[in-house]
Amino acid sequence: MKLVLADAIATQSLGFKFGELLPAGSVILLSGDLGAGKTTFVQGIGAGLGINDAIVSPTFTLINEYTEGRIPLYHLDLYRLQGNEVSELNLDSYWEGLEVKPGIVAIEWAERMPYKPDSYLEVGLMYANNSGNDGEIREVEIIPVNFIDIPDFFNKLAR
Ligand SMILES: Nc1ncnc2c1ncn2[C@@H]1O[C@H](COP(=O)(O)OP(=O)(O)OP(=O)(O)O)[C@@H](O)[C@H]1O
Ligand SMILES: [Mg+2]
Repeated sequence: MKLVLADAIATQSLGFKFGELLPAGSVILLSGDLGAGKTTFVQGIGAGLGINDAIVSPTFTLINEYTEGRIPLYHLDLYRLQGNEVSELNLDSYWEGLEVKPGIVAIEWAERMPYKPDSYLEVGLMYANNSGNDGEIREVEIIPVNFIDIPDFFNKLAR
């Protein structure tokens, strides 16, 4: 599914619905150019989960964990890593929820992942054609990969 996101608020509102609707164990793989809005989207997820802490980019910390919402949010950013370094992170422990409490796992720069979970939602953010890299308009493409069926999920996103 593809949507137009007119401004940062629209991107956050879409993320908010993910935070409201997704069950623990959901993995969201975010891709898109620098500044396309990945962190902005995750801020919306945090709000939708009822997290009051500020969601800040984990570019240097690799992972930020937020546990005060409906379910935990694990926010990762792989920008600074190479494929082999990503392998060493044992990301599976997050989506399997064996060593951590199951929650939503949101991964920026998922392009860097040498392996993927069995099931995930791919969220690709793009600068809209003609708007240039300083315009506000973005496009998002959401692709479910073996993703569990959530009744009406895509209809609710489009509203
Ligand atoms: N439609 C939009 N959606 C999201 N962000 C927008 C939009 N329009 C403008 N912006 C602005 O663009 C910037 C997006 O930054 P953000 O940190 O979310 O991007 P990012 O994809 O996480 O970047 P990075 O690759 O550095 O992690 C913010 O300053 C935000 O306010
Ligand atoms: Mg970011």
